[in-house]
Amino acid sequence: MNSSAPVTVTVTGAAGKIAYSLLFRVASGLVFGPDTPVRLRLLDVPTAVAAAEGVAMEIEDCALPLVDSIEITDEADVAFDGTNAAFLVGAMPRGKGMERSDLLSANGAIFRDQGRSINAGAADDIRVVVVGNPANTNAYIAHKHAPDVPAGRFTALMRLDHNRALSQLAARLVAPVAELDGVVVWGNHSATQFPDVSYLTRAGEPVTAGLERDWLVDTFIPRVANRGSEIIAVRGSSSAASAAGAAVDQMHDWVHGTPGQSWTTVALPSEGHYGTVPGVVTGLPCRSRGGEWEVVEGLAIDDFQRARIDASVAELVSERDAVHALNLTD
Ligand SMILES: NC(=O)C1=CN([C@@H]2O[C@H](COP(=O)(O)OP(=O)(O)OC[C@H]3O[C@@H](n4cnc5c(N)ncnc54)[C@H](O)[C@@H]3O)[C@@H](O)[C@H]2O)C=CC1
Ligand SMILES: O=C([O-])CC(=O)C(=O)O
Repeated sequence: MNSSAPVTVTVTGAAGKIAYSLLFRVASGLVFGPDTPVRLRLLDVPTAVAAAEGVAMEIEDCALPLVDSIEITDEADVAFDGTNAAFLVGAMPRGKGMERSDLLSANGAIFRDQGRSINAGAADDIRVVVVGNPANTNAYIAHKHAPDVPAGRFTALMRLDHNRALSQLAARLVAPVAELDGVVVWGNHSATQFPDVSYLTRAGEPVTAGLERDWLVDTFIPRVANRGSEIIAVRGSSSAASAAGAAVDQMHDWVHGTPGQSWTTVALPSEGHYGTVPGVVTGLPCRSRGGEWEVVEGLAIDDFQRARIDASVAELVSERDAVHALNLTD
């Protein structure tokens, strides 16, 4: 028997590839837990509503006990009314040869309008995970249009980068992923991101062998930072199931907490942490406590890290400036 009150969950881009993986995981209880029913709200554009209805029919056909209701709409105000958790996925994906920032002019207005709808109608405990690219700057736009919602309620997805880093490290060190901790991916969900192993531990002990600077600079950092492009080149379209899995991880940990002293990477509106520019939505090391993200404080930063973090934050600043030039914050 379900014991908790239902959670209202909005997924945008409901007819798209990521949502096709995400919705079934949410509906199965992987995010909010095995006792919490979900009221699903599926938002897509009018031309995709029929396809979203087909996805809803498939969710029905799974006879999942936690699905309280499914509502399909093309109106953002309806989709976000009273919502507790929003996955903002709906946006154009990039193709071969594009950078994610090339999507800003096509996708930015979506997040302006959805930020307004969240501000107008979402529940007080709203949690937002922005997936649609450029994710960090789209989260910035949505947050700017939701002045009544605390900034920390808007996050962008960098858990995929974090998971990619963990997976590459596990292979390098021949270690189970579960034994690794202390990774952070600073900056932007873009090729400038800085996957950082400076604080890496294995089974609680600092890792000293196998992470030579040459390997980090020439192989690890570019491999993780360009993994999205690599997937597009090999698969023919951008990551979908892995993106959905990372979005599940991020919302799950936000709701349920991170274990012990472990941390993960979350892109949050900066308050100037670690010398980052206030306001931009940057990847930071975070723990989840009491349903809130807390930035891990006090990590030492050396010159190499400083230069890498600053370069990626500079890109976020230029994206922020482009947002203003496109009048997307008016
Ligand atoms: N942050 C991350 O780690 C990742 C982000 N992405 C991004 O996620 C986004 C979605 O990717 P896919 O699902 O593969 O794309 P897709 O093209 O399969 O689906 C996108 C869906 O969004 C819908 N949509 C467009 N405008 C909308 C609006 N205003 N309101 C609601 N829905 C709208 C489309 O109709 C479509 O159904 C892309 O921008 C992609 O680049 C993809 C992978 C990882
Ligand atoms: O690379 C893309 O365009 C999709 C994405 O964000 C990723 O896979 O990290």
